[in-house]
Amino acid sequence: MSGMIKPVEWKETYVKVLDQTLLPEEVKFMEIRDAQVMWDAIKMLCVRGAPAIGVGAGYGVAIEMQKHVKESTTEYHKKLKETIEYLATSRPTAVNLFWALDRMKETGEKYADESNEVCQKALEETAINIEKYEENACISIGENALTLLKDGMTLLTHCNAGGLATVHYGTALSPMLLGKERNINFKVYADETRPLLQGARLTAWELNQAGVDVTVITDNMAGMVMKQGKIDAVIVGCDRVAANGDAANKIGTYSVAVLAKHHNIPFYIAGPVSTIDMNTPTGDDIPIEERSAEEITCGFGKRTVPEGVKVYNPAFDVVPHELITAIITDKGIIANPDKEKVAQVVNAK
Ligand SMILES: CSC[C@H]1O[C@H](OP(=O)(O)O)[C@H](O)[C@@H]1O
Repeated sequence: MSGMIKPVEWKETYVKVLDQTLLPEEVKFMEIRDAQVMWDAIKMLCVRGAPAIGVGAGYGVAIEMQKHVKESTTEYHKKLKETIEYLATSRPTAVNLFWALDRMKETGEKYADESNEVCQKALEETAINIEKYEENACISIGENALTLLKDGMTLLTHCNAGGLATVHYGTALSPMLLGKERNINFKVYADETRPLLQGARLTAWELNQAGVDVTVITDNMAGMVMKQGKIDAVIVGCDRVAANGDAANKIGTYSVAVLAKHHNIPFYIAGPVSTIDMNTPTGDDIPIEERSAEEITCGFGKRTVPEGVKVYNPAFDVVPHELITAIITDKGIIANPDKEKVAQVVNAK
């Protein structure tokens, strides 16, 4: 899909980042030249979505380290360690952030005895390869999803797991976008996804741009459209899948999964294996980001909650693996996921 806007792009002397907080009204890019601005961009969801966060963090390390190439090797590697640790504090839930930073750390260790210039080139190549992996993973996820989703189906999705959350086609949206190119057409209901409205602002924008039939509904309408028999399948993204198949995704996903179970509607999680964290045993062990009350009390500048009233704003919830029909990854489909089945796909050569 050549016309697709890249959310994060390496430009050699800066990182070009689409500021997703301004969509759908404004398409505006940031030129990021240091780790601090990349940290802010990730924290503020200018760049967001598990794979895109990992790609952004990788490039954030690479662009920051350009400033330190002329320093001593000791200083260069001290700065590299500090930069990686700093970017790791931007958001806690999406495991791709840590997966990407670990790749950068490994490269730094591998080239510790080389010149700073050689190490810098290797860091930039590692970050570029992270992007290439995530791009290819999205295409594979789309291909695998299209073995389950048939032309003419009506799908429901939550939040945004499209090209804006990854590098290209996305994960949950990949079958819709890839399908469109192959004349396999879906009708999509997109939950607006409070409080930051990634579904209304981003999924609707992406799918509409691609000519996919999309209808925005409020989050509390998901049950009704299922009860009306409108939905053939649910497909959503993920931010971290635990070793037993429990999946963390945007807040509200658990409710959708329970509703889908009640209505006997297949519920698919789509994500690359870089989002599966074998070091996190179950969903109870996934750190859930809590975000500022203002996202709810003054969403998009309009106060809707009285001053002084308490607010709870977890950014994610966890779908237990028992509610997941299949996890669609780039390395294969994990039907009725459990610890053994997840390990089988993750460890497959
Ligand atoms: C392809 S990962 C998409 C995933 O990330 C989103 O979270 P956020 O917008 O806070 O970065 C949401 O959970 C999506 O499903």
